[in-house]
Amino acid sequence: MKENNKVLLGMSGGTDSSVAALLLQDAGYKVTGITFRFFEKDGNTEYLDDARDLCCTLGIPHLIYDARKMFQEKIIHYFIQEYMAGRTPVPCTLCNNYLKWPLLQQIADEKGIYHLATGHYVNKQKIDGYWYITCGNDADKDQSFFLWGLPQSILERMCLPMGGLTKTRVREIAAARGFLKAAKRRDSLGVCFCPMDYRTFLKAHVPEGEIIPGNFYDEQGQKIGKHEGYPFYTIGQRRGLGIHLNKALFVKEIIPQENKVIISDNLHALEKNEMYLTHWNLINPDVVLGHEDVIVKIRYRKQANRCTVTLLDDQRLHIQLHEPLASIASGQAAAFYRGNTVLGGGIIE
Ligand SMILES: Nc1ncnc2c1ncn2[C@@H]1O[C@H](COP(=O)(O)OP(=O)(O)OP(=O)(O)O)[C@@H](O)[C@H]1O
Repeated sequence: MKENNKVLLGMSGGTDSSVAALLLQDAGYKVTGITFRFFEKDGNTEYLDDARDLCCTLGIPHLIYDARKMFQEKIIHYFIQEYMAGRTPVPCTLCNNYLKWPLLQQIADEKGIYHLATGHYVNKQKIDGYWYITCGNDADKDQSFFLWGLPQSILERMCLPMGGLTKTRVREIAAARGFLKAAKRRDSLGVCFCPMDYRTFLKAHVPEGEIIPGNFYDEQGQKIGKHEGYPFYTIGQRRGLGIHLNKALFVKEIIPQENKVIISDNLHALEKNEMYLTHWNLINPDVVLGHEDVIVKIRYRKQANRCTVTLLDDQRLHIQLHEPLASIASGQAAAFYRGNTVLGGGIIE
C-alpha cells in the first residue's frame, strides 16, 4: 500500500492509547481508533465506552472489532493447554505478534489506512535496510520484549508515539488535556484475562478431575510432599510450594505424564548452558547467527545473557549461553537484543 497520512490506532480505553490518539492527531495524522473485543471479564464493556467517548471528543472515527472467538481459540485455549502440558505460556507475546498487530494491519488494509499505531512503550529504527523494534525510553515501561515476532510489512508501517515518553509524562499530558479518567487509570497488571493468580484461572476453566493432586520428589526420587496438580507449578518457582523445610526450594522439573514435580534445594541445579527455540523470527539472520555479542532475554526484566545462536538442520535455533542461566521453562519466549535493538526471538522448546 502507498504511504498516506492515515493511521489506525489500537485503543484499549486505557491511558497510553488515549494519549497516543492525542499525540498522533497533534502530529497531523488522520486517526481512526479501533478497539478489539478480546476478553470481557464478567461482561464488563466499560472500556468500549471509554474508547468511544475519547474518539468522540477528538472527533475521530471509532471502530469496534469482535475478536473474542479468535482470542478464545488462539490465546486462552493455548494458555490452558500449555500449562496442562507442563509448559509456561506467553499469551501477551502471542497476542501481540499473532493477533493484535496482524489484525491492525488487516483492517488498515481494508480501510486504505497506511500507518498502524498502539500505545506500546517501544521505538523502531531502520538499520541496513531492515526495520527493528528498539526499547522504549522509559526503562520501567519498555515493552520491546513482547514484539520480536513482527514481520517487516508491519514494522515499516508502525507509529509508536509512546516510545520517547515516560509513563509520568504520559499521565501529565492526559491531565493537561482534560482526560482525567485516562490520566488516573491504574496500569494494567499482568495477563489481561487473568490478572489474578493464574492458578485460580486454571481452576475455573479446566474441567474438574483433569488437574489432580500428586507428589513432589527430590532429585534422588524421594517423595518430599504433596502438590495440588503439576499445572499449578512453573520451573524455578520458589514460593507457594507448601513444603516447609528449613531451606529454599525450587521447582526443577515438571513431568506431566506422571503428575510429578521435582524439587531442588540448589538453584545451580536449575542452570543450563543451552536451549532450543522453535517458532522463531530473526529480522536479519546474518547479524545474529554465529555472532558472539548477541544478548538473549527470557524474562521481561532484569536478565540478559550473552549467547551464540546457530540454525540447526531441523530448522530449530540452538542457543549456546556464555554464562549459565537458571529457570529456563519450555513454552517461554526468548528475545534477542544487541544494545537496545530487538533482533528477533522464539519459543523455548
Ligand atoms: N482491546 C484492545 N483493542 C485495541 N488495541 C488494544 C487493546 N488492548 C491493547 N491495545 C493496544 O496495545 C497497546 C499495548 O497493550 P497493553 O495491554 O500492553 O497496554 P497498556 O499498557 O495497558 O496500555 P493502555 O494504557 O493503552 O491500556 C495499547 O496501548 C493499545 O494501543
